[in-house]
Amino acid sequence: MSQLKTIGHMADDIPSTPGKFKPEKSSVYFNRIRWYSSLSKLTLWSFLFLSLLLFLFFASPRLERHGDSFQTVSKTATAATWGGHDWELRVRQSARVKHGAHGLTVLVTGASGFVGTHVSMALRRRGDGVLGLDNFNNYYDPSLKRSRQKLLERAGIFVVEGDINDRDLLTKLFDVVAFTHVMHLAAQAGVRYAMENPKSYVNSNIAGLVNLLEVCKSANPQPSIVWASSSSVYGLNSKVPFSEKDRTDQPASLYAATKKAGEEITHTYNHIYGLSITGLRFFTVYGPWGRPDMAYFFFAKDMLKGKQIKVFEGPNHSTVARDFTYIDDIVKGCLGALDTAKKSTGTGGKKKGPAQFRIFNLGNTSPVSVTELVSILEKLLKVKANKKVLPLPRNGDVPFTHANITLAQKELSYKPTTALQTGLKKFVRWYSSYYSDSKKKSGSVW
Ligand SMILES: O=C(O)[C@H]1O[C@H](OP(=O)(O)OP(=O)(O)OC[C@H]2O[C@@H](n3ccc(=O)[nH]c3=O)[C@H](O)[C@@H]2O)[C@H](O)[C@@H](O)[C@@H]1O
Repeated sequence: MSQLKTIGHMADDIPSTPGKFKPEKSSVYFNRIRWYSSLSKLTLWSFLFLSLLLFLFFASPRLERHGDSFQTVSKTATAATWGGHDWELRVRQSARVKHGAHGLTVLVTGASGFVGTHVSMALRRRGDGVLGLDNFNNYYDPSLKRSRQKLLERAGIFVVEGDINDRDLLTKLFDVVAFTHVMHLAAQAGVRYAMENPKSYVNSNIAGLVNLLEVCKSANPQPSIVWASSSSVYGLNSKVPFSEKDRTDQPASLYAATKKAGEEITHTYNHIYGLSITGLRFFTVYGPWGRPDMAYFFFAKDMLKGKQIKVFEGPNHSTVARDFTYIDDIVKGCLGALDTAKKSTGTGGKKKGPAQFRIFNLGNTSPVSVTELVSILEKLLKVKANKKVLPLPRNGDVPFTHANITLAQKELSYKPTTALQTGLKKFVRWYSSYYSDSKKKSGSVW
C-alpha cells in the first residue's frame, strides 16, 4: 500500500511541463533517491508477479486452439504436429487411388483403432486411397494402437496424428485431398466406462462428430459419410431380433445415448446440408487386433494368468447374451456401405437436393451367452476359467442383443459367415502370437 501511495505522490508532483519546474537542489536529490528506491521495489514486485504468471501458465493444463473451440489436451495425448510440405506430400500419397475398380478416396477416422485398422487395410488391399486420422488416446494401451499404425504404414497408409475436434486440421485435410468418402470410426467406445468418464463420450461422440460434419458440409465436393453407431442404441428394447424400425429412445448407458444422439445429429446434417450419411449399428465386434477393454479380450488375458473373471447373469439366473460379430464380417459391411453410398448433394455448405440417409444393423444374427463365450475360450486356451457369477451390474449393460440384418443383406449384400467358435480361434491365434513377442511378430497374422 505504502508504495502505491509513494507512486501516487510522485505522479501528482510531476508537472505537465517539466522544463519549467526548478525545485531546490537538496529536495530534488532526496526525491530522486526515494524515487529510485521505489522504482527498484516496483521492478522487484513486477518481476515476482511476472514469474508467478509464467509459472501458472506452464503448470496449468494446456489449452489448445481447435478451430473455434478450446479443448483441454490430455497429458497423455501426444501434441499433434501437422502441416508443412513433407506432411502434405505424405497425406496426398496415402490418399491417392492405387488401382482397382472402386476408386474411392477415403478419410478413415480412428484408423488405428480396432475396426479402423481392419477397414483401412481392406480398402488399401483393393486399391482405394486411404488416409488415416487418430489421436492415439490412452483409453486402452496406446502401444497396441502404435502396432496397428505400423501395420498400416507398411501398407502405405499414413495415419495423421490429430483429433476430430481439431477443426483447423480437418479443414486442412480437405484442402489437400478431395475425399470422396469419410469412414468415421473415431469414438469413445465402451459401455461401462461412460460412468467413469462421461465427458470423454460427449467430447468424442458428440462434439467431435459435429466438428467433422461441419467440415464435411463445407467441403467442396462434400464427401459421403459412413459412420459407426452401435447396437447399444436399442437399450431397453425387448423386441427381438432388433430391427432398424424398433424404438431406440430408451438408452441404458450414456455411451448408447451419445450414439443415439449421433444418429439424430447426422440426420440434421443430411436434412439441412445434403450430406449423404450411413450409420452402422455394430453388434459386439471381436477378433484379432481387438480392443482390450472388451470382455472376450480381457477374459482371455485373465484366464491365461489364472485370475478370476466376472461372468454376469440376468434376473432369476437368466443368461446374458451378445450377438458377437466377427471383424471380417463387419469390414465387409463397412465396404458395402461405402460402395453403395450415393453422393452428397450440397455444395459450399448449401443443400441442392435430398440426399441419402441410411441406418443398418451389422450383427451376426446368432446370439451366444457369455457363459458359452467362456467355455469356447477355455477350450481354445486350454485353461479352466476361475469364474465368479455376478448379477448384471446397473452400469449400462443390457441383458442381450440380437440383430435383424434383413435390410443390410438387401442393400449392402451383407452376409456374416463367421461363427463365434471360428472367430475366437483366430483371435486366440493372434493373441498368442502378438503377446508372445509383440514387437517382432506384430505383423505376422495378416
Ligand atoms: O454392440 C455394441 O454396440 C457394443 O459392443 C461392445 O459392448 P458389449 O456388448 O457390452 O461388449 P463387452 O463389454 O465385451 O461385453 C460383452 C458381454 O460380456 C459381459 N461381461 C462384461 C464384462 C465382465 O466383466 N463380465 C461380463 O460378463 C457383458 O455383460 C456383455 O454381455 C463394445 O464394448 C461397445 O463399444 C459397442 O458399442
